[in-house]
Amino acid sequence: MIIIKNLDITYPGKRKVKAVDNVSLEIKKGEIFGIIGLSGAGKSSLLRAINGLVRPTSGEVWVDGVEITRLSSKELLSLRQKIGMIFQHFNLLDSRTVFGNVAFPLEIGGYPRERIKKRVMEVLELVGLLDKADSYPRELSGGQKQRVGIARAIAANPKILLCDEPTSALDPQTTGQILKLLAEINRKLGITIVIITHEMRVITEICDRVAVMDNGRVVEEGVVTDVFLNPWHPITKEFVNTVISKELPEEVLLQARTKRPDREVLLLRFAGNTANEPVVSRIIKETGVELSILYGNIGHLKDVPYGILAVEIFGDENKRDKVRQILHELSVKLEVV
Ligand SMILES: Nc1ncnc2c1ncn2[C@@H]1O[C@H](COP(=O)(O)OP(=O)(O)OP(=O)(O)O)[C@@H](O)[C@H]1O
Repeated sequence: MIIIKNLDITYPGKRKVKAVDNVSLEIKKGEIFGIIGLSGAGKSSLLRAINGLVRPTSGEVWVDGVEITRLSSKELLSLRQKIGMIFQHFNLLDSRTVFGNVAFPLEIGGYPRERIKKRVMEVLELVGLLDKADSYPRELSGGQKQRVGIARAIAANPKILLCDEPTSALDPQTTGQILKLLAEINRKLGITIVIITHEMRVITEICDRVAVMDNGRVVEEGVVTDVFLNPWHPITKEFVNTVISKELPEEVLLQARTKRPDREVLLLRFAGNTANEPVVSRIIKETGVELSILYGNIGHLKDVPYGILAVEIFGDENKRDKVRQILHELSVKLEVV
């Protein structure tokens, strides 16, 4: 759906800034693709290159089979009908009602009046704001404003929805509701969603794949579970630590440091189906080791369960080798603490 090849974006000026540095990415039809990075990493510039709001210095951007960096301004305007966008600060028109805001892109697109009315009501229902059609933005909460932003962005049936930090101005509870709504829109309408953020929660709750940006470059990319269960770049590790802390509590570390020949402390990392398997009971039954759980942290990456478990096992070398073998068979990642 979106292919980015060797993209460079350098802003001119006394001190030139290379905001995007040789980025190549492929975003598939129907997926939710997250781009995470610290402030200044180049996320906004990259996102805006997808709908031509920022012109790259070099490289290519293909959207639905069209190379957009070669399009004229007029052609770009018509391409933007296929691409909706929502913003951190909503960017609503204060002088228009909710209805008027959502109708705006349809009016520009030259839709007939009756069709506009029908479509606006449809999308307002989808985002749960039918009763606010006649309200003004100043009368709405942040979450409601973002719902209007979403309704406006999808009104013209775009194939792609670009989201620029859509939850950064919202409280945690409202963030959850907006993320659910975005996931629902992706599922029901099949719209491809690209979302930039500095919040890990956005990635873990709704994204299928993720790219991590640092200093203009994509430093790590892949399926969310793969990237976040095995991060290798320091920036990715930092982000991951904010939600899946591998930092073990001090008392667990103390216990692990007390050496005994018949005992070791293992840190197990599960993902996907193995998180549902009765790993612990299988180990005890099949190896005869004694096992106690010292620490556990179980959660979800989108719909995939993951877990981290620190366990203490007692048994001779043979039994402990067997434990490793079983864990290997179950694709459970293992570290000796
Ligand atoms: N229009 C511009 N002119 C000059 N420099 C710019 C412009 N837009 C962005 N930059 C610079 O490009 C770099 C990347 O900015 P960008 O906004 O793309 O990053 P970001 O990851 O989205 O950061 P943030 O989350 O803070 O917006 C920064 O150093 C920024 O100062």
